[in-house]
Order: sequence, then C-alpha cells, then structure tokens
Amino acid sequence: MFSDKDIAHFSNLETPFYYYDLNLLRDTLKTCSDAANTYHFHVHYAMKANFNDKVLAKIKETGFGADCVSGGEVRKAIESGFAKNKVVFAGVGKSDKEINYALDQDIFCFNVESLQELQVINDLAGKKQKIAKVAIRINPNVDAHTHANITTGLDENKFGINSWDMPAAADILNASAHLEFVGIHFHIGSQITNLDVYKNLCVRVNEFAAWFEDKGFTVKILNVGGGLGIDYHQPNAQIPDFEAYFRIFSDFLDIKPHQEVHFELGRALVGQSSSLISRVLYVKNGKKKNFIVLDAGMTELMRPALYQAYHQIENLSQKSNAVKYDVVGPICESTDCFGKEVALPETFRNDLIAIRSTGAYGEVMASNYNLRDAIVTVTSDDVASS
Ligand SMILES: Cc1ncc(COP(=O)(O)O)c(C=O)c1O
Ligand SMILES: N[C@@H](CCCC[NH3+])C(=O)O
Repeated sequence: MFSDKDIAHFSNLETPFYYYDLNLLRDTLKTCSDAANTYHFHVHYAMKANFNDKVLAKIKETGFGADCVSGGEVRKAIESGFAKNKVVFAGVGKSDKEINYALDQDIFCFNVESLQELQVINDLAGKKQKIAKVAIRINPNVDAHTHANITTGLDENKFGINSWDMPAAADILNASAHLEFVGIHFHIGSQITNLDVYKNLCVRVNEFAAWFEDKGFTVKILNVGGGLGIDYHQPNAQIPDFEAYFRIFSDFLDIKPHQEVHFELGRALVGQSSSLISRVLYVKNGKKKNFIVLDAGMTELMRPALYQAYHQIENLSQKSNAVKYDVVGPICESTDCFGKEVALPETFRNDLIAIRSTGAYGEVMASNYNLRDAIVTVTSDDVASS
C-alpha cells in the first residue's frame, strides 16, 4: 500500500526502480525471528532471494545466518558482516575454487549434494590440513506441490543425494579424515503454500536422522531448508504466518536434545517488501487487445516471463473504472509480459505503475539484455527523508 507521500516522491524520480519498504522488511524479520526463538529454531537467510546491501544489512542485524549457493554469495555474506560460523554453502555444482575459498573462511558447513563432491571436499580440505564440516543434502522425493520449475525435492530433480546412495555416503564419511559430519539437509522447493507438504518432509527427515544415528553418526543439525511461500494475490496482507510454519516442524519433527533445527528462508522474509515502480510509455488500443507498454521489462523482473508468475499490478496515478490491458515491457521478446487481461483504471502515458511483491528473485535476477540500464533502487528511508 503506497501513501500519497510515496507516490509524490516517486513522481519526481526516473523509472524504472525497485522500491524497498525497509519498515515492512524489519517487521517481517522480527516476526520471523520471534517465532523461531519460541521454538529455539535457527534461521539462515537464503541470500539468493535478494542480496541488495540494504536488505542484507537489516537481515544481518536480525542475527540470522546466511545460506549461500556460490562462492560469490559466501564472499558477500562475509563482507556484509554475517558471522562466518553462521554461513552455510549449498549448491549442486560447487567449483574447486569456491570450495577452497569457503574452506579458507572456515564457514559453518557445506551442504553436500553428491557423493563425488564429498570426496572432492575431503581432498581439498586435506591439502589445507583442515576438517570441513559437512551436512548431507538428501533428496527426499517429497512433492512440494509448487510450480514444476521451482520444485527441488523429487527423484527427477538434480538436487541432493538420492536416498539409495546413503550407504555409500556413510562409507565415504567414515573413510574421510578431513570431513566432519554435522547433519542432514533438505530443501524441497520454493513458493510452497500448502503447509501440509512440510509434514511429509518431517516424516522423511525423521527416517533419515534415525538411519544415520543407527549407523553411529551424530546428527546434530536437521536443516529443513526453506520454501515458505507468500501470497502474491494479497501484497498488502504482507507478513507470512511464520508461527504456523514453525509449529509444523515442532509438532512433526522428532527432535532429540542434542539436535538443532535449521531453516533457510528466502522469499518469505523479503518478498513482500518491494515493488517494481515503472512508468507507462505507451497505451495501444487494438481491436482484440489493449496494451500498456511499460518502461520496465523482463530484464528488471524475470519471474512472469520465466515461470508465468503472477504479480499484482497497480496504477498509482488513476482511480477510474477498470479497463482490461495486457501489461508488457519494451524488450524484444514476446514473453516480456507482466500480465494479460489485467483490470486497471483507464491508463495514460506517464502513469506510474507498481508491480508488487518483487522483493524475492526480482532485482537479483535482473539482466542487461538489450543493453538495459543498471537497476536503480529507492527505499522507504529515502522517502521519509525527502
Ligand atoms: C537450498 C535452498 N535453500 C533455500 C532456498 C530458499 O528458498 P525460498 O526463497 O523459497 O525460501 C532455496 C531456493 O529455493 C534453496 O535452493
Ligand atoms: N527464482 C525462483 C525461485 C527459485 C528458488 C531457488 N531454488 C522464483 O523466482 O520463484
């Protein structure tokens, strides 16, 4: 929801830009942190969702750790002040260079995604006379009931080590002098709105934890990943129900006194705190379609083109009766479309348009295809001090 002051401020700015509501971000982080603390759960922020410096600063202040998926993210987390002993490194294709860098930084843990990777980390740690802490990322074959392109925990997905390879993983761990097994890791997908799927995940986590402990391993960390979704249809409802989410894990996980439960939340923490603000370049009224051509495109926000993802679109400049428009960007691709048959007030050149819920996988997935300008960001602090 934008105030008159926000809109007046936006009117003086060049578009497009990402607007960040840092107050909403702070409130979302606090709600999550309070709920996690109730259950003594640990949250690592999945940096891939958004690594804007101002966003990261707020997340670091909350005391969360960082879940990284590249050497670049590990570096960014450390340079942004996240404690090294709260940095985890996941990813199905960690390069030797990235592993060496993370070993040098003595990060908390590698979430290992293949048998070969276990051996490589052991070899590289050995060359440095170090012991690498590792958690085994297990593919639990649990359906997240989300978009196929953002499902990660099914047998056909590339992520994690398959359940039938656990005996081989245990053998490698036992034979590797430079690995310290700390626990098991799962992540079944993103934008999960049916919380029941997490109950199914808990059943699998309990089975694998018991299996490893039966084999004589101490499973200290139960890392259940992230994936909690947001309501893209209600950008003003804003803060996800973290309490209900954590309660499922408290109720359904078989947590032993020596075990910690870790989460890797991305979208739920940052998704609602941003909107992409754009201007209407042209309105084209046709026989079959009316088009609004924006100055933002799939280069600024790729999700609709990539996953046919829904983002609410609002005209901040008009309030009249609704007309249906296809809202498109200027990029030379037919998929450069933010929404079809969107009901909006009658719209004119230079109107301000907000595309909502863009805090997660928005700015970070931007590209300069078509040699587009670099992304600009504006925050609620900028508006407050204007
Ligand atoms: C391993 C891992 N952890 C955490 C996340 C964060 O997911 P989300 O932003 O859906 O919470 C992802 C992305 O899906 C991931 O791949
Ligand atoms: N980029 C995806 C989410 C991927 C999550 C990372 N595994 C999205 O925009 O919804």
